[in-house]
Amino acid sequence: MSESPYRAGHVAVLGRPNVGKSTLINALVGTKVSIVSPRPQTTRHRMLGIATFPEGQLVLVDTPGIHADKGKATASAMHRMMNRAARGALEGVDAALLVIRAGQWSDEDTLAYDALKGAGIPVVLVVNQVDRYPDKTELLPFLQTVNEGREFASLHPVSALKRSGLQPLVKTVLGLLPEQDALYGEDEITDKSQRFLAGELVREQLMRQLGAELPYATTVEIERFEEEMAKRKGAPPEPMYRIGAVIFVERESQKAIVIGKGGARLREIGTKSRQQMERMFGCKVFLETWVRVREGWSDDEAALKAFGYTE
Ligand SMILES: Nc1nc2c(ncn2[C@@H]2O[C@H](COP(=O)(O)OP(=O)(O)OP(=O)(O)O)[C@@H](O)[C@H]2O)c(=O)[nH]1
Repeated sequence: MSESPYRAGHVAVLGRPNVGKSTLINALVGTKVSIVSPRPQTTRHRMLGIATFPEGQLVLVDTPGIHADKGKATASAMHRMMNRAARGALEGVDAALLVIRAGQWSDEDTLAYDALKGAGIPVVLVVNQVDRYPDKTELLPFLQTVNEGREFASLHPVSALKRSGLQPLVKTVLGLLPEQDALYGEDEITDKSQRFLAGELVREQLMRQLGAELPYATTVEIERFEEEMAKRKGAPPEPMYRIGAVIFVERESQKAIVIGKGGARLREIGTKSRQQMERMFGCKVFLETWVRVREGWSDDEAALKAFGYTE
């Protein structure tokens, strides 16, 4: 029997908030996005994680701007940038995972599907959270409806949380990728990406804790990222990271939302972010967070570039 060739490529992960994309990515990558190299200068995509298997490698990427962003002023620099980024974001993407929650299909999913098909990208539909249906036959009518009139490369009911149905999904996606060597080394992680990841972890906590309340134009900048040796009495010095994160919002009112009553929310965001950083970096982290107002920054392309929203 001949061995199947190694395959590797970029796989976009799309889906509405809360459908379980992060859970799916973590399940595919294995450990919590521990193998990430954002390389912002060489790729148009924000890298979400790299899942490496004996048969191939999935480089999971984000496609900002492909998601429908409802009710926002289209004229702002943010949107011009996002739309340009959207076109760019699909370049070089070999396949896409459109993640939905079982039983829910929305207009935004239709938009995402249309954009992907328009760009000629094979779309794998990931129907997540099927563990919510003890009787799987109840799902059949829903699967038939979403499949009607659409051409998915494949349709996979999975539970990212319970890690079920993932093996066949990986097999399908690998089959859609070009035959080539791995694009990234398995343990590729640089200082630069650690700094980037620190910002992403704070952003993730903002999303989690604020949800729909999260001000649209929020960004996180890591102002400080230093390694030092922490000394404790009677113990050998241990490496630790001293990290300073600034959360930028557009208005004072938004600042109040992020900080919360008596600073409770910001403290919670800080604690959870620090715990995640310690897990990811494998050392103690001393994290300081600030919230600053930067009015109208979304209309200032130069500022956007400074924050890394470049193409
Ligand atoms: N029951 C069940 N819950 C799930 C599953 N996958 C994710 N969840 C839960 O759904 C919630 C949202 O999951 P996330 O992975 O954060 O979703 P997301 O799509 O990344 O969300 P955004 O970051 O807001 O886009 C969490 O509470 C998860 O634990 C699943 O397969 N089954």
